[in-house]
Amino acid sequence: MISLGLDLSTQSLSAVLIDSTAGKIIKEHTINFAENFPEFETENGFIRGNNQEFYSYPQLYLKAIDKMMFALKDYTPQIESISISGHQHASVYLNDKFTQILAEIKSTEPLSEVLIPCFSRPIVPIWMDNSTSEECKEMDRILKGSVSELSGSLYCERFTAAQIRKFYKKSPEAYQETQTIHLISSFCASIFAGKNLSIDSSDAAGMNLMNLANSQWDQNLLDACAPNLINKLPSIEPASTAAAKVSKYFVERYALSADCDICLSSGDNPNSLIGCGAAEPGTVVISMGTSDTFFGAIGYEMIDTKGVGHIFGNPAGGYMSLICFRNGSLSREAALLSTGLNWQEGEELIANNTPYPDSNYLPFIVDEMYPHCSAQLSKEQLSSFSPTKALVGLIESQILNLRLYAEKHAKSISTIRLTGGASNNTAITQMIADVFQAKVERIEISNSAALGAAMRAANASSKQDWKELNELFTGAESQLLPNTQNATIYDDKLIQYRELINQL
Ligand SMILES: Nc1ncnc2c1ncn2[C@@H]1O[C@H](COP(=O)(O)OP(=O)(O)O)[C@@H](O)[C@H]1O
Ligand SMILES: O=C(CO)[C@@H](O)[C@H](O)COP(=O)(O)O
Repeated sequence: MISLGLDLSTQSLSAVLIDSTAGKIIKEHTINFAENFPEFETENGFIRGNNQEFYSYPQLYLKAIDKMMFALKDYTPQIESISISGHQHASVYLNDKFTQILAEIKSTEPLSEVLIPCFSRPIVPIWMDNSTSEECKEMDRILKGSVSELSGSLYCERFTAAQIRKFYKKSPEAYQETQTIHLISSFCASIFAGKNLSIDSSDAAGMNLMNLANSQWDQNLLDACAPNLINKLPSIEPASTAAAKVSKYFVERYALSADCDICLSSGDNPNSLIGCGAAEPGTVVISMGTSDTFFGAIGYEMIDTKGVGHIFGNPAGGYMSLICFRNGSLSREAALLSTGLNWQEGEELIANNTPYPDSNYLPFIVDEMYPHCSAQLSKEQLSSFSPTKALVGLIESQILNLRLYAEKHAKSISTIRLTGGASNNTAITQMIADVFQAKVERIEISNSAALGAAMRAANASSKQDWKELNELFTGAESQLLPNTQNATIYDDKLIQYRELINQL
């Protein structure tokens, strides 16, 4: 079976096309938003608004999908199933024109223009948004602190409930006019199907609106958020659902087969769990994309996450736990920029200076969630550091921070799967192995979210089982072992780093 996984992430849209019968990755393609669509004037795919607001545009995503499908035209007639991965928590707000326009659209017209009248909110608030602390406090007061038992996470600024409540408070008329609120993942799947599709339960868990125990909307959580919300949200279904055939528009415009299945979409982290071959408890994943995340499958027992992290659904069944760090690749890029090096030279500098010979520092250029604190380091300060202090010091401090919080989640970490853009850097990969004193494995490609989406499409459409898909696609392509001579150095560094955190 030929399946397509698309990953709409913070900075880009990526495609991974797999042949799950032959066990081959046929094609990979990435479209970077800032480079390809300068007309939206984004910084790395997003816009920085006032007071910690971060957002993007639905039209940008639609343009990227159009460009991607034309880029894949040599392959489209063979594609039998499609699933999409979206950066988690981001929401799209649609009025009552959406379904009709989608059903009537002509294949000569670009979606990004025809759908403009459908958006009741012209922006998509994204996971980087940190502007909704007030809304989180309000909802928490209403629910008297029971949100994490119900939804699997404490109220979080970036989660969809806080974003919806803010929209309802600031723009009540536009909220009332909104007929459907999608996640970015379910919005994209609906576009391919030509009609509204459900939200999958693994991604819905990142909204603070779903009851984790029964995977359905929870009326108490909805009531705490905004009025009449139940009528605006699509239903929730399991991730493994082949939900519809592709729309006529996609058949005519991009030559997809009319028989191609559109499978429910999910979030980038649940998809990455699948794409990294970590759907069974045991192996943990570190993803170094725009955000850094640490996650792993936790079976079927919901663990009380009070104050520690989040529980999302595992698309292969059961749950996954996750912690997310706001200072990820963009902070590493800022450090690299201050040195004047490129990544190849930077990699050499890291390899030659691991362990970093000096004291670590708090590596937070933007406000951080773990620990919950404001930015501790400016780009000007970074520029005054030596290249080694700026780049190696920052990345090593980030990894110590990861270990500090990861150890609260996972008792013993012996194998880590590393993914995301920075996993292309072998010196960073080795540093992770040394700091954690664990084996670090990488799979064939660094975009595990798109691969996971393709594997989910194959599973939902043909019922090909996970064990077989894992054997075909998620074997370790490289394994880096920890340098055991660095074990005590990093144990000592962790003690010193914890002191810094305690002083915050
Ligand atoms: N060799 C490298 N070393 C370190 N970081 C890298 C390297 N190559 C790419 N990156 C980082 O990867 C990031 C993009 O990762 P990606 O997983 O595609 O992000 P996202 O999925 O969040 O859009 C870029 O911001 C870039 O800094
Ligand atoms: O907010 C979270 C997870 O809770 C982020 O991990 C987003 O899902 C964005 O992912 P990337 O674009 O960094 O991969």
